[in-house]
Amino acid sequence: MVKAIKIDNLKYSYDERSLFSDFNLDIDAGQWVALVGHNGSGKSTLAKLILGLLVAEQGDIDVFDERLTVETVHHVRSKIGMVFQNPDNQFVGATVADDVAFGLENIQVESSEMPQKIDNALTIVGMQEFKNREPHTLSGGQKQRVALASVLALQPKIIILDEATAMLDPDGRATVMETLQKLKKQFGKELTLVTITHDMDEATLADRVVVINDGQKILDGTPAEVFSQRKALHENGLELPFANELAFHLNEKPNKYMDERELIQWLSTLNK
Ligand SMILES: Nc1ncnc2c1ncn2[C@@H]1O[C@H](COP(=O)(O)OP(=O)(O)OP(=O)(O)O)[C@@H](O)[C@H]1O
Repeated sequence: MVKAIKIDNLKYSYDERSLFSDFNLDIDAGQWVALVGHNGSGKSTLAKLILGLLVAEQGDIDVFDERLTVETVHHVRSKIGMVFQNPDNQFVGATVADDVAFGLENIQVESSEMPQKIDNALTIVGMQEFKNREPHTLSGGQKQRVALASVLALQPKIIILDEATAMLDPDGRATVMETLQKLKKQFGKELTLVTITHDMDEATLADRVVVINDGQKILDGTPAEVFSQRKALHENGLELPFANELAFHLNEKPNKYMDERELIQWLSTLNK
């Protein structure tokens, strides 16, 4: 199995404070991995280490069999697209199309090939009809889909989304997650997705969920495996996805008929 990302024996500290020590993680090509953990657990640091924005004190990071070093960092980075949390910090172009063009210009794509590449990328994320719009006139979810298009145009093998839906309203979140599901279908093994998130409902969409805390891997498995570990998740400050939490409580539901009012009252006591 081809490994998109292989992390061996990683060690990293911020000012004497050890965050990762002997951390290992392999991600198969084409896999969608949700990296979850509460605030400060080390998720964004891990993304920065993979991108070579931070340098590990010890250990190896390989991206599609290429070892990350000072010499290879630019080449390794070209295989990875990043989408960040704040949709407003990601635009450089005056229009949506200019924005997608910017990255293509940076990698010296011929200007004659540009319109087709821009249209393709925007079509994949369902934003083609907005190509002449000014980015600030878009909703949060639309902005994040444009950010995804800008990344996709560069044909990365891996896309890392760091809390890319955290600032969006529920509709925006839903459209971004639908877009990711569509990408997964369309690109299959050609695209590896890493979604860094607090949102457990989003994590259920991934192929695999890796829970980290204090730089340690706490749980690692399919969503069904990880979300059956309610106690371990709670101990690490995390909740179950809503549907799993509800199923857990329904199992424990008082074994009696409830009318609608009683049911609503009982539901409102969950998670308290
Ligand atoms: N530049 C830095 N200097 C010192 N400590 C840092 C720095 N950046 C992050 N940290 C600390 O490292 C730990 C991990 O931070 P990181 O941002 O990787 O966590 P995270 O899981 O992504 O958190 P969040 O979900 O809040 O974004 C935190 O305790 C944080 O305070």
